[in-house]
Amino acid sequence: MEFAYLGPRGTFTEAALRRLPAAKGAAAVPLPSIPEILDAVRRGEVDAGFVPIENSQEGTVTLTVDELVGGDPLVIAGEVVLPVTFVLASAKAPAAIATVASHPHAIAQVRGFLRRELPNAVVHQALSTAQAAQRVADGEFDACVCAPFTAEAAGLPVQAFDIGDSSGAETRFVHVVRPTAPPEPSGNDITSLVVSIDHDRVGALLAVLTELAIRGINLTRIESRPTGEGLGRYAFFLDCTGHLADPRMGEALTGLRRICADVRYLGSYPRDHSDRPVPPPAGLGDTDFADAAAWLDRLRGGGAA
Ligand SMILES: O=C(O)C(=O)C[C@]1(C(=O)O)C=C[C@@H](O)C=C1
Repeated sequence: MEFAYLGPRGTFTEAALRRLPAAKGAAAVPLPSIPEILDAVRRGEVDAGFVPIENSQEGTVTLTVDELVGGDPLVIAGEVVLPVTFVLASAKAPAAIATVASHPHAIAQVRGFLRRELPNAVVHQALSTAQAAQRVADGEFDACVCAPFTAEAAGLPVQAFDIGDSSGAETRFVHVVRPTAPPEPSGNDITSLVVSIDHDRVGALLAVLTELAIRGINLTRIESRPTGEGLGRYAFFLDCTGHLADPRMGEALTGLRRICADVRYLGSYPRDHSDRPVPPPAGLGDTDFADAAAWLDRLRGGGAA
């Protein structure tokens, strides 16, 4: 079993991969970019890919979402949520730092620190925090923003710890495979979807949300991404609580299939979250649906209401 992940060694993605139960005992293959990882999965060169998809401060990792929305179909088979903390790593003291490199999402999470402490430093983008550390060690840049363990592995001294603008930052990573049946329901699952709607229809998005809401399905995330077909043309990436095998999810999916221009199923997988799912409102739980269906059967069979 081979997992491709965002490398080189020492990235947050590698640290998160070590927490993924499905990757236990698997070989981890570092690749330089998210599109290369997902293409390696599509071509069957590796069994699975592992990539960042969202973080609590900067939001969506658009490269990942756009690949899932638009590229050849892939599905998500699992997720890991990793707390992230950042350091400023450099052999130079802060006053002597003229250039800083990091992954754009890491830079975004320490913007306040850089503005305050290194207002004159030129910020450069790298493909990952570990690649930035490597380039600092090679002398290309003065400093990088990375994880404490990345600085240590690259042999770079830490000039400032915990430089993130918000404490409690987290990044979510997903385990991506070629289309296949989902893992068994765990009782706390997410189903990810991409829906395309008729943009000229008033209330089209409301109709999508209604299909979920009337079945007691909670949305944990909604993100709109341009389709590339012109201004105002967007597809919606949805994370919904529940599993493909759940009757209520099945009904919602068939409802969406009826009313949307296109629905892409992106997988059902266990949620990496200690919170229990939000319970459905009164009248919208599994037993409510089963009771109502049994009542209808009784009526149809000539029984009393
Ligand atoms: O550069 C890395 O180490 C990554 O794993 C990428 C990434 C991201 O894409 O958000 C992962 C976690 C942090 O939020 C910063 C960067």
